[in-house]
Amino acid sequence: MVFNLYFHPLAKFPGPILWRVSRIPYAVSLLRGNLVKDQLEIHRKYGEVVRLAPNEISFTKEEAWHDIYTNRVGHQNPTKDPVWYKAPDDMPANIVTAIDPTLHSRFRRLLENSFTEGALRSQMPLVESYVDLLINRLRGLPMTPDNKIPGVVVNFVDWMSWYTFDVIGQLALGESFGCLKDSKFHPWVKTLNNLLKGMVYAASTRWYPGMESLRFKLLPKSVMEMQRQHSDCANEKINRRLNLETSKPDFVTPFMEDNIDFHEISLRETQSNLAILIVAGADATATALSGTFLYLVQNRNTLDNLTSDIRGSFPDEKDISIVTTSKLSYLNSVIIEGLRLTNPVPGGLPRIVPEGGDTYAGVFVPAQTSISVRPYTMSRSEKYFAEPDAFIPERWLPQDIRPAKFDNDHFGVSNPFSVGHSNCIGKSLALAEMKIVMARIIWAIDLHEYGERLDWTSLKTFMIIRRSLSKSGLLQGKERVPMKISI
Ligand code: HEM
Repeated sequence: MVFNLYFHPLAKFPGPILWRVSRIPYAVSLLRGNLVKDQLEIHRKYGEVVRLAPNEISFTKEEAWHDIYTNRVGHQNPTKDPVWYKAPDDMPANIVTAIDPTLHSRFRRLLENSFTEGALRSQMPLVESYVDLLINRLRGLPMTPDNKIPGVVVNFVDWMSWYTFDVIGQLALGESFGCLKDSKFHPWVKTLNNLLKGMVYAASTRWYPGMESLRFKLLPKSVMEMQRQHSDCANEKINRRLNLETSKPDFVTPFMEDNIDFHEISLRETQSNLAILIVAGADATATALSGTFLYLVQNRNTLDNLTSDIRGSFPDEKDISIVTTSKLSYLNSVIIEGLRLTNPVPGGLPRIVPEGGDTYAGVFVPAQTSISVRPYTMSRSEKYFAEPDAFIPERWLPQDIRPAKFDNDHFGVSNPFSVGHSNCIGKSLALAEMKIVMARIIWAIDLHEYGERLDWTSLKTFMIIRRSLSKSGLLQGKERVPMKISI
């Protein structure tokens, strides 16, 4: 402890004493789901570069995005922190968990074929078909008795998850999970939520040598069995898709074009990479959609403006498509503002400083230190955004129509898809999925907040945000379907 406080190479960095001497306060905060809020408080108190654990430095300086995550001439890139990036034990590495840069580029180069503009164009009809299904299912729901407005009560977050999991399931595995059709979660999707939480527990044991193997010994057999069934189910679906001799417009066709007979990436690596696309893609998009809808119903004027813009732009529902919604600048601003406040990956993307140490945002950091920027803290900082906690899409409008008070906002600080060589490969797809589903829902359905008001910032955050969302409401009107939401 004395060493960590006074003689450690990071001793000069400020931070709370207990966090500087031991990893325990950090781990406890993480396991309680409070880490992003604690990071925010610590940065507010100790400044823009703080020590959050004996070997971890946290940045909220804008330049740190560039310095940590992009290629810099004359610098070695920091690598992903192995505490956080580790494939489940029965799986080989994939694009997300690969720490070795050569392996990562090999996966990324092949997967990029599935996310080109052309690939996205060919995937659009499939995405749109699930939006049709979603709207039809919502419209067909039986009315729930209600004292004030007739309508239907639904859990809106479930519906957003069913939509994104069905879409990504179809694209990555060749078949949807049937969530929208059956109005319920497929067991695979349910298990995934438990596994994600399990990954946080697993990460927290890696800070202590010996703890990880102890964890395996202590883990109930039922949990191990659940993990095995989860991988088996994904692999079975992937194998079925790989055996189909079709050129379906999904992720698999372009990916396999350069990987005939698995000469670039083995079958097991292919399975691992396709399965991670579901984990990486579906939950994040559902979180961003749920959060943005929540802010919309809690900001009536914004929702009304967006509704008249969408309904005014499309007299006929059939004209709403991924291509036509890409031109709606107000919808675009709503989505970017939603992502700023409900960023599904809010806690940071840890990297390890290479041999010899390096300078990030003007600060020298010794080798082997874990470093990150903190998206949640930065997005809610008055230094970077006027009224940082308020949902105001107008701040993202072009300068000539943007209210002057947002002229000094630092727009480059909000990077929900990260930046650089490991940024989100599915960014364009995620934005397309969000635009089309939001436009179609808002065109067809009147949305209202329902039940007790929920504060998004009160949700627990593990690696991802935990949306333990209670009942929500959908109320059916005469021509349109008014929706009440309680998340
Ligand atoms: C709103 C939705 C989404 C958000 C906010 C988001 C955010 C992110 C972020 C922050 C990263 C960087 C992770 C890191 O460095 O550890 C990332 C990486 C990644 N995302 Fe997304 N994502 C979204 C949707 C998607 C979708 C739809 C897909 C694909 C189906 C996807 C696939 C990936 C993959 C494969 C990576 C790893 C890229 C690499 O390491 O080269 N994401 N995403």
